[in-house]
Amino acid sequence: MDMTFGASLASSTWRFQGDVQKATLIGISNLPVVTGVKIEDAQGRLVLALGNIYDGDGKQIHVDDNGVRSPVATGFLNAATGHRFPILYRDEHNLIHDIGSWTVYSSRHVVVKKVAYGFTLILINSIIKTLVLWFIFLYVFQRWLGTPITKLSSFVREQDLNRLDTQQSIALPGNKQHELHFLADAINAMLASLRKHMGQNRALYDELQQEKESLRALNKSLELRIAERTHDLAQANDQLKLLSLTDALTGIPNRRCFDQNLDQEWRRCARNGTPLTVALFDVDWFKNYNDKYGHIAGDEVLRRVASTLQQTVGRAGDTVARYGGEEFALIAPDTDGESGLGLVHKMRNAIFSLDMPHALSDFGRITVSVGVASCMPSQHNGDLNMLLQAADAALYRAKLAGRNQVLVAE
Ligand SMILES: Nc1nc2c(ncn2[C@@H]2O[C@H](COP(=O)(O)OP(=O)(O)OP(=O)(O)O)[C@@H](O)[C@H]2O)c(=O)[nH]1
Repeated sequence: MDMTFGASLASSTWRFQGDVQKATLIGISNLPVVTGVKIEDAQGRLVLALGNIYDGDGKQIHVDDNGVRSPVATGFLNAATGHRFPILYRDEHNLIHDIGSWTVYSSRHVVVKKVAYGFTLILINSIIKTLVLWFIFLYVFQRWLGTPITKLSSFVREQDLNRLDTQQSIALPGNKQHELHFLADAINAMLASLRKHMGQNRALYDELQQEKESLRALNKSLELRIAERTHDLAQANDQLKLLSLTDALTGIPNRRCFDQNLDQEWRRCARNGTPLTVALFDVDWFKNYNDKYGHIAGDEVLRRVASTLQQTVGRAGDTVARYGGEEFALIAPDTDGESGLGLVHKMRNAIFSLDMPHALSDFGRITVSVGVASCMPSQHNGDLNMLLQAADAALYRAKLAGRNQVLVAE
């Protein structure tokens, strides 16, 4: 500033050219950073001023174009800071005269504005550079990475694991030196390996399906065989059960069946409050018969006696069983003594009517002696042996009384 304006100010001051001084001050104050300027003589008295300056008392004042002074409110930002230059005039004898000084002022406000302006310029500059770099980067990224990656990802997405046999592969444009080319090669290799293994898996799956079918067929035939065996077993079981409850010689229920039925009927009659009748039949002089006619003939007699007794009983619930040896028994549930006696008489008569010759019998034919016993099971507290013993005792008495007769228990 001193180099620009110093000479002009020195010359105009030396020559008392007030107009030049003022024009020079206006020129200085028009500079953007300048807020005020003043000229003082060699004794420090204010000669001329413009803008915001400090007067001789150190107070900040404003001097307008007409030289009118007014106070200025001071603050941190608009406090003026000045730089003082001496006014040195060199005359024609080359002597230097110190004829005063001039001071130029600026303020923090101007500095801040300047700095802010500078920062703004730097910021805009940086933004523009960044955007340009960003667009360049985006272009390069898109050209070299974005497009190939998109191509790779859509290729991978399009792959259908169930249709890998279409032999598709991916090829990226370029000289095949890029890492993405290696990735494409790796994807192609992976697909080839998947195709191979899928083919093997499919063959394995078909094989398994066939195995499954044959196992299913085998299972079915096994199930059929098991069902047949189960049916056969059930039949055999029924047969065994029947055999275990049937007398082998006569084909009627055996002693075990008799015991089971008697127990069952006893409890049922006890529950229902109905009477129960049992009778024991014994073939008369059967030892003699065997001795005379032989055991085979004896067996035949037993078979005929058994079937005759069974055919004579009236109800389906009645049981005729072989009690043992040449003894037979009757269980007649829901039957009182009188009815039971009538039934037993009928049975004895039926045997008598068979008229099977027995030379060693008093009656000349096969006869039976019978003991009958009846009771109300509900009144006998489960003691069915008592009923059998009573029938047996009656049978014994019938034998003693001459055989071929029916006696009722006492
Ligand atoms: N043929 C044949 N005889 C049998 C069978 N079971 C028992 N007996 C015979 O039946 C006979 C029964 O004889 P006993 O108990 O003395 O009685 P009984 O000769 O009929 O004389 P009473 O009963 O007093 O009239 C025996 O000789 C037995 O061997 C059989 O299954 N078949």
